[in-house]
Amino acid sequence: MTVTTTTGLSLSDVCLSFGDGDSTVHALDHVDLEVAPGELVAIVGPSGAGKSSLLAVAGGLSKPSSGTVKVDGIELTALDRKATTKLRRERIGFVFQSGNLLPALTARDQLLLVEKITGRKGRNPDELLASVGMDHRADRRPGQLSGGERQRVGIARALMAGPSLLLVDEPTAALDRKRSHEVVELLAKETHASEVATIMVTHDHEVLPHCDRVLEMVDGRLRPHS
Ligand SMILES: Nc1ncnc2c1ncn2[C@@H]1O[C@H](COP(=O)(O)OP(=O)(O)OP(=O)(O)O)[C@@H](O)[C@H]1O
Repeated sequence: MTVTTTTGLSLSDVCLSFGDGDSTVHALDHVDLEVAPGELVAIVGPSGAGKSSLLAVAGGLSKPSSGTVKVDGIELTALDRKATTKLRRERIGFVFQSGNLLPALTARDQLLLVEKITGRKGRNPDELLASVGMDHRADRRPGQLSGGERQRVGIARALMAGPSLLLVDEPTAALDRKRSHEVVELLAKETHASEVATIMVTHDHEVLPHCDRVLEMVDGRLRPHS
């Protein structure tokens, strides 16, 4: 295992290609990215630009064609499948568009399930639910929650194991304007308080002022958002 003293997320000269010959798609084209602990970075860009590919590679769900990905200085790209899964469970949190909660579980049980999966004691679920403003809904199932509330529970669940990296895909897609601002404000607050390195992919330009940095992805390349 290659470990350096770097923390947060580091992508160095990362490429991800699909297909070969004339039909090759360069989903990621020599991407360099550093996200520090406690920093919320937004990624915007047109459809097909490579944003989901970036999240997949950063989260160890896809192996890049070349380049290195490090989380907390651990080189993800050098790990085998089992070690990648372990690192993902312990150090990476994911938040998806719809919250991706299990329908049968209460909000509290969604968080407690993380402890069962990782086999490690996580953060206190009730404190975490309180910090996302959901302590009064701890005993409700997803079907009894609003879209914004489900998203809050999804964020709390992603933070349960105390991750170093949080990967967030279109968290406001199903929300109205007010709820969108609230959810991204909450993400910024938790990113800073928990000192987690967060990447949020979004099409929602209204929420960008809540982010510490905004980058634009075009044709698999990252550049500062103008
Ligand atoms: N498994 C795959 N096989 C072949 N091509 C793929 C695959 N996954 C993604 N691509 C291609 O890689 C490019 C980047 O796709 P990606 O899903 O990362 O874009 P995106 O920016 O997330 O798009 P959107 O905003 O529409 O979700 C696209 O051209 C896409 O068609």
